[in-house]
Amino acid sequence: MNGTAVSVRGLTKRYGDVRAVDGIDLEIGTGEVFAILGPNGAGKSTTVEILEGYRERDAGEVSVLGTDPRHPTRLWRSRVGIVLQTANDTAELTVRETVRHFAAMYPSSRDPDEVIAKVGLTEKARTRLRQLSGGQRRRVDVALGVIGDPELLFLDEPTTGFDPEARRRFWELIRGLSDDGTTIVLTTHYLDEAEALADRVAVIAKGRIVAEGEPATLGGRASAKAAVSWLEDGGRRRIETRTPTATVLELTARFDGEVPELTVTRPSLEDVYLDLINASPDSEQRPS
Ligand SMILES: Nc1ncnc2c1ncn2[C@@H]1O[C@H](COP(=O)(O)OP(=O)(O)OP(=O)(O)O)[C@@H](O)[C@H]1O
Repeated sequence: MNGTAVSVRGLTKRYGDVRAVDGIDLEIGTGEVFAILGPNGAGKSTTVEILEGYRERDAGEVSVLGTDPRHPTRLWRSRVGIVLQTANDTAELTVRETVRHFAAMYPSSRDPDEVIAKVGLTEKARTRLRQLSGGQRRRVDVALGVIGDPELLFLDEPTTGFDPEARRRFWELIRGLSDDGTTIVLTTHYLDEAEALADRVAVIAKGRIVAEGEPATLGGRASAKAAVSWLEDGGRRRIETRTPTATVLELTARFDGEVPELTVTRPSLEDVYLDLINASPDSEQRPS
């Protein structure tokens, strides 16, 4: 890590007797893409809103770009980008007018037309927001989140409603921002999105972090049993093993070459995620 963008110690937030965030510790490095995963009601939005300075916490220490978000300054706000849900107050403005309007609020913004191109809306630049589809509106939200050229970008469910091509294009945009050194904190329900984008992920369940690490190794994924499957005597055969290479070598010898329809798979991020989430005894928030 080249320094720390976000540091959280013992973060706690209750709503009445619900412990929405129950002692979370986080360290996000400058330039990292960090994904927060978790089921509905896990405490993701509450955590992120505290980091953004939009929600009070009950306890814990929080530093975001060296500032406690409890006391945000104008300068700090300009360094932090947030992709909010679409506001309706600019529905009568065009895409370009909206992006330019927001650009003017920042001390050093990105070029509006460049940002519009990056989110794939050049052809819609002259269209009024109210005439856009849901996915196109969401792309405007993303444009507004990055227009201020933030050092740290919060993305809450950024690609909900995107078609597959728009998602891929969005991923490219995020990778480009990351390559430029932007730190990105992403909450998502799409495991493939976390896998495609995140350097590290944290899985939150019932207000606590239940696992944290690189997507490829989360929850012992890389060393978990592999499933080896192939076709033999007209049927599909499948075994689970910790030594798939040895199994493949045996099969190769037995078939004297190509093994019919051979596949070797480890648990997907989704498999590991569901195991982690289901390890909790119930899926609802427990009262304190
Ligand atoms: N303003 C509020 N008042 C009371 N309870 C709240 C409030 N906001 C959130 N909660 C509760 O806190 C818990 C965590 O909610 P939060 O919105 O942080 O979850 P989340 O992980 O973002 O969920 P989702 O994936 O559904 O967006 C939930 O039990 C929710 O009902």
